[in-house]
Amino acid sequence: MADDEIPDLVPALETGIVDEPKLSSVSVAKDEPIRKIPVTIVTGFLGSGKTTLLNYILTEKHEKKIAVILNEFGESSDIEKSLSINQEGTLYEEWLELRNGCLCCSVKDNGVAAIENLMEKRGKFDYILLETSGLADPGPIASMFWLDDGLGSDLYLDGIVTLVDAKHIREYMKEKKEDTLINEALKQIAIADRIVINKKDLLNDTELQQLQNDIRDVNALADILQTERSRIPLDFVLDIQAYDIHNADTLARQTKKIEEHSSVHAHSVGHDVQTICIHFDQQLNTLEHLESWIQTLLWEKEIPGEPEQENKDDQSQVVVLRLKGIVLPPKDNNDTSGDRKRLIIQGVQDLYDIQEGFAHEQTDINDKTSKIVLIGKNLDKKRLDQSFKKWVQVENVY
Ligand SMILES: Nc1nc2c(ncn2[C@@H]2O[C@H](COP(=O)(O)OP(=O)(O)OP(=O)(O)O)[C@@H](O)[C@H]2O)c(=O)[nH]1
Repeated sequence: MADDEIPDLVPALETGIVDEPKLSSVSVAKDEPIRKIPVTIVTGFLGSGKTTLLNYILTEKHEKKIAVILNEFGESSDIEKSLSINQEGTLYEEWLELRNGCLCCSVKDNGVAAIENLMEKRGKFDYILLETSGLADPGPIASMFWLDDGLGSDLYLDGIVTLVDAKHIREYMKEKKEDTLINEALKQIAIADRIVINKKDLLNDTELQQLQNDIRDVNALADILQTERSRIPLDFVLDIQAYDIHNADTLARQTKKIEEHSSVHAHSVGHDVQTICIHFDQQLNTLEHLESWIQTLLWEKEIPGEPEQENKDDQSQVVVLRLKGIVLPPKDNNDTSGDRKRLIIQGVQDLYDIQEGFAHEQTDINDKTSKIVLIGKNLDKKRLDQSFKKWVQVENVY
């Protein structure tokens, strides 16, 4: 579809209801809610078991229609990508036509449009799993789908699943590279919402537990599963809802996990990529200070309010790969929506979003602690606490 043929569906999608569909080939009944398709990004360093996982999902019998996009570089034309679809247990294959061989690079131009075009032809999928190449940084592709959702796409980013090879991941994590501040293996772990420690048959129980602790030091938010031959329950990769901005419950549960972890295992493992959590109990005076603190951290790559260092070298640069937060909103005297209202912060690389969300049944609404979780490099908890206290003007940051 040429750009000038793309219909203006944005206002309709914002409300989730199509009043008057403007695209003749999309038949959406009046008042039928638009069903958006979750995209899970499956990443993992070379040989971690991504293909084994995706083949397993493709051949399992289940009721959903799952499309799997494999990022293979084979003999076939580089401008086509194989897309395998498991529809209620039957497997068929399609081709995605891309201008650029690698889906990770071409998503920005036409990857999303190619998937949407295919769905017009083949009917909608229930889920899309998208494999990135073993050496890829999943950040840009995740940002792309996240951004695209905001622009009214049919697709939305559901979450990122990272597989690691139990036997080799430790050496990949330690690898120093000249051209990048954080190596890809660490980036893939840091940005993950779910982590699969695969090939568990190659380690003993103690080694596995140690590895899991080391991985948790990098990313204390993600759910972790140990597997053999990538055999995971399907719901570990589908319906993750990691970027669901209105769901305060998942975040509340995840931040609890961080506290549990740091109490038993708080040391860092020699690569400076880790998770830290800033807590405070006071209600914000204004949102502006919080926003400018986040922006300075993400965009200027420095700790807000600290004097600029002379001869600052790249190695000391602050890098945030993932940001999540659950914060009590500033007091609004006209607001009658009660105790369940929270501000939910989501960020990936230099994109972030703050929106109002609600805590549902599972969340303890008496817990008034606000939490901001940062995953990245050179995040000094003490300095960040100090900076936050001064800049955002809250007392008792811990
Ligand atoms: N021992 C052992 N081997 C496994 C396991 N899972 C997968 N393998 C093997 O590991 C190798 C790599 O698995 P793949 O699924 O191709 O890994 P990948 O992540 O797709 O690899 P790349 O395409 O190179 O990025 C294959 O030979 C698999 O048979 C496991 O749990 N244990």
